[in-house]
Amino acid sequence: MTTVLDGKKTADALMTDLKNTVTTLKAQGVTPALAVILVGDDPASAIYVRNKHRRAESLGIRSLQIQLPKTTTQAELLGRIADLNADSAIDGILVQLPLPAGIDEQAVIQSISPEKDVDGFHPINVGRLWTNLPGVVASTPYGIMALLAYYQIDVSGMNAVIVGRSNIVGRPMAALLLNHDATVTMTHSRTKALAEKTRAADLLVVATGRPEMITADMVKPGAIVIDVGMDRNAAGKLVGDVDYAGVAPVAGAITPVPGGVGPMTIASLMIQTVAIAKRRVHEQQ
Ligand SMILES: NC(=O)C1=CN([C@@H]2O[C@H](COP(=O)(O)OP(=O)(O)OC[C@H]3O[C@@H](n4cnc5c(N)ncnc54)[C@H](OP(=O)(O)O)[C@@H]3O)[C@@H](O)[C@H]2O)C=CC1
Ligand SMILES: Nc1nc(=O)c2c([nH]1)NC[C@@H]1CN(c3ccc(C(=O)N[C@@H](CCC(=O)O)C(=O)O)cc3)C=[N+]21
Repeated sequence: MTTVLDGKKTADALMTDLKNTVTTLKAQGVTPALAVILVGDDPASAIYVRNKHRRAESLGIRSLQIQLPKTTTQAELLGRIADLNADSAIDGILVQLPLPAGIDEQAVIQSISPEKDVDGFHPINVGRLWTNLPGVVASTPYGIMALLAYYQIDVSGMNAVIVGRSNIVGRPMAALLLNHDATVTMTHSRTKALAEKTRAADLLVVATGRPEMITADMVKPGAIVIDVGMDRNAAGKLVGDVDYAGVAPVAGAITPVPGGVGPMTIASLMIQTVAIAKRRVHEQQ
């Protein structure tokens, strides 16, 4: 029987605990606060930002949505970030990616105070992650580890294969799995004989943005399959990077899209925002 790794249910369970933590923090005079900056009007980004806002509100986290026009200059954006860096009531700052053309993504990421970089994209946090030091970790890979932990899946010693090497998913996923003692293989668009690599995976994590590219013949029977993709197929339907109908019968466990990795990403963002806010309690005393 294939286990469906239910990200929505898991995220809801984790959020019940987190809500209690937020209540305790508030009683100690600290209201966790997350600022999300969205530049432009990309419809998919707007949906994700709205989901984050809803989740924050339901937990009692203060959520600031800063919507800027697509004509915003890099200097203006850096100015807004500088204000949030200086505001001691703000714990987490997230700038939704992708940014409009003409804005240097790395310049923006590096302008966020590493302590408030709730995405874990700042090179300081990336360096901490690869050195296996404590720090903020990118929410999608963090959420995937939390989902595996919830289902009591121990990755130690597993052959983990990651398809995709982006800074927001593939690379931090590799670091986390390595930190948890998996044997990690990274693959990407230049990888030769991809199917041979994926078929060797005990744990397969796919983040390519290519609708349903992972087919049943690319998966080892019994493998754990994590589908990060949020794609539209030719019919306009939301699908993952994995052909779910074909792969699910072969896999030992699999995440659905929607309801898999997406809700865990948002939950992770909330968990790490609260973790940052916790530090303020000690600073106050
Ligand atoms: N659910 C969630 O929480 C999140 C979902 N996503 C979704 O995950 C997907 C990936 O996002 P992201 O990592 O930002 O994407 P990017 O476009 O930044 O990176 C895609 C990666 O996939 C690789 N790739 C592309 N095509 C192939 C192929 N045919 N075979 C092997 N590798 C390939 C690319 O290789 P190369 O480097 O060689 O170009 C690249 O490394 C998207 O669908 C996105 O919407 C993203 C973030 C969070
Ligand atoms: N700075 C930054 N940080 C990010 O973490 C970030 C980003 N930029 N840019 C885009 C990607 C994508 N991402 C998602 C978050 C939630 C869902 C999500 O909630 N998905 C739901 C429902 C989605 C739907 O129904 O459309 C699900 O899978 O069930 C998906 C994708 C975060 N990202």
